[in-house]
Amino acid sequence: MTVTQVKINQVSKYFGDVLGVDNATIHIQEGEFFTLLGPSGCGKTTLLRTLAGFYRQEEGDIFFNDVCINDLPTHNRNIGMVFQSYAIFPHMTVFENVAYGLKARKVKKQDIQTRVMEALEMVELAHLKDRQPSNMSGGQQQRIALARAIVIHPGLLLMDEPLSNLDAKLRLKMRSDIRELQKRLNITTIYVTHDQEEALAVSDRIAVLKNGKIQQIGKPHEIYLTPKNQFVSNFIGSTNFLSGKTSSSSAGSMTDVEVQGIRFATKLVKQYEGNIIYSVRPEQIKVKREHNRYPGPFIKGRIREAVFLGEKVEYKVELAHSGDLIQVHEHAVPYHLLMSEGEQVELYLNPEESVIYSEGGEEALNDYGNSSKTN
Ligand SMILES: Nc1ncnc2c1ncn2[C@@H]1O[C@H](COP(=O)(O)OP(=O)(O)OP(=O)(O)O)[C@@H](O)[C@H]1O
Repeated sequence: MTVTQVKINQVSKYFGDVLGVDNATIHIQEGEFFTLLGPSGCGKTTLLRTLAGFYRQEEGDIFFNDVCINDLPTHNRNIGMVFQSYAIFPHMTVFENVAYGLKARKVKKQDIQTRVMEALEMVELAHLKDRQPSNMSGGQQQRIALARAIVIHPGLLLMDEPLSNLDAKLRLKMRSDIRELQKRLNITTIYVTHDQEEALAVSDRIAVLKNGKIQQIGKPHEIYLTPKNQFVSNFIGSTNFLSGKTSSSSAGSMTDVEVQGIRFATKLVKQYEGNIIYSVRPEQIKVKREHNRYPGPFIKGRIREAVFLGEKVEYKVELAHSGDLIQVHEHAVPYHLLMSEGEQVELYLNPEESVIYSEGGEEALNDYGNSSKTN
C-alpha cells in the first residue's frame, strides 16, 4: 500500500465572500494520524473536501508525495473516505458494498473476493458478509464504510466525523479500533472531529482551527499543556482564566506577575507589560485546608461546591480576592483530605504549569516547557 505524504501549502478556499479555509499550511508525514479539530463552521470539512478534490482551492498548493495534485480529479487521488453518514447502499449485501469500489476499478473477480474478505476480516465483519446493511447496527454500518474505504488500498484515508452518529460507548470502542487498524496498515490518515477528547485520544498530531484559520499544530500533549492562545486553551479540556497583570518584563527574564492579589516571579518569553490572562487547568491547582500550607504563592477561597466522583473530586471555589469561581479537580483524594462546602481553603497555583496570555488572549507570553528545560 503506497503511503502518502501530504503537503498543504498556504491553501485558501472561498465560498463567495466567506473564507472557508484561510491560508492553511500543514505538512503530514507518512503513516501519521492527523486530526483537524475545531468548533462547527471552522473549516474542517472544507479543508478535507479540498484534499479529496471535491473543492478546488483558490490559493495555494496541495502535494501528495511531492507531486502537486491541485488539478488531479478525486478518482485519481487514491484516497479512501469515511463520512459521518455511512453512505452505504442499503439494497446491496455487506460484501457487495465493500466490493463496489473494486468493481468500478475493474479489479479481477478473483482478486475482489480475496480483497473484500481481507477488508471485512480487518473490521471484524467477515461473518456477516451476506447480510443487508439496513438491518445492522450503526457501529456495524460504519465498519462497512471503513472496509469499503480500505479495500481499495488507498494511499490516504480521509475521515469526516465518522463516529458522530454512534452512541457514546460504541464511539470509544470504534475510535480505538480505527486507531489500531490505521497503525496496522500504516496508512496516512486525516481525521475531522469537533470532539477534543476524541482528537487527543487518537491523533499523532492535531491542528486546531477557528474561522478557517489554523490556530496551532502539535502533538496532543503539546496542544493541551501549552496552548498557544486563549481560544485553544478554552477549546481543549477545561480551564480557568484569571485576570492579572505584569509590571514590566523583558523577554527571557523573570517578571513580576500579579494574579488575584498575589505576586510571584515567572519567566516570560516575550516582552510584555500590562493586563494578562492567567490560565490554569482544574487539575493543576492544589487545594488545601487553611494552615495546611504548601510553599509558594497562595490564593484564599471558600468551597462553594464539592462533587465527589470516586476517582476525583470536583470543587468549585470562590476566590476571596475577587469573588470569581474557579474549578479545581483533585484526583485520588484520601478520606481525611476530602473537603466540603463552606470550608476555607488555600489554592496553590504552580506558575510553571500555567500559561500566561496577553490581554486579548491572542498569544502565550510564557512557555514553561521551554523555560523548565533551560533552568
Ligand atoms: N458549500 C458551501 N457554500 C457556502 N459556504 C460554505 C459551504 N461549505 C462551507 N461553507 C462555509 O465555510 C465555513 C466552513 O465550513 P465547514 O463546513 O468547513 O466547517 P466545519 O468545521 O466542517 O463545520 P461542521 O463541524 O459544522 O461540519 C463556514 O462558514 C460555512 O458556512
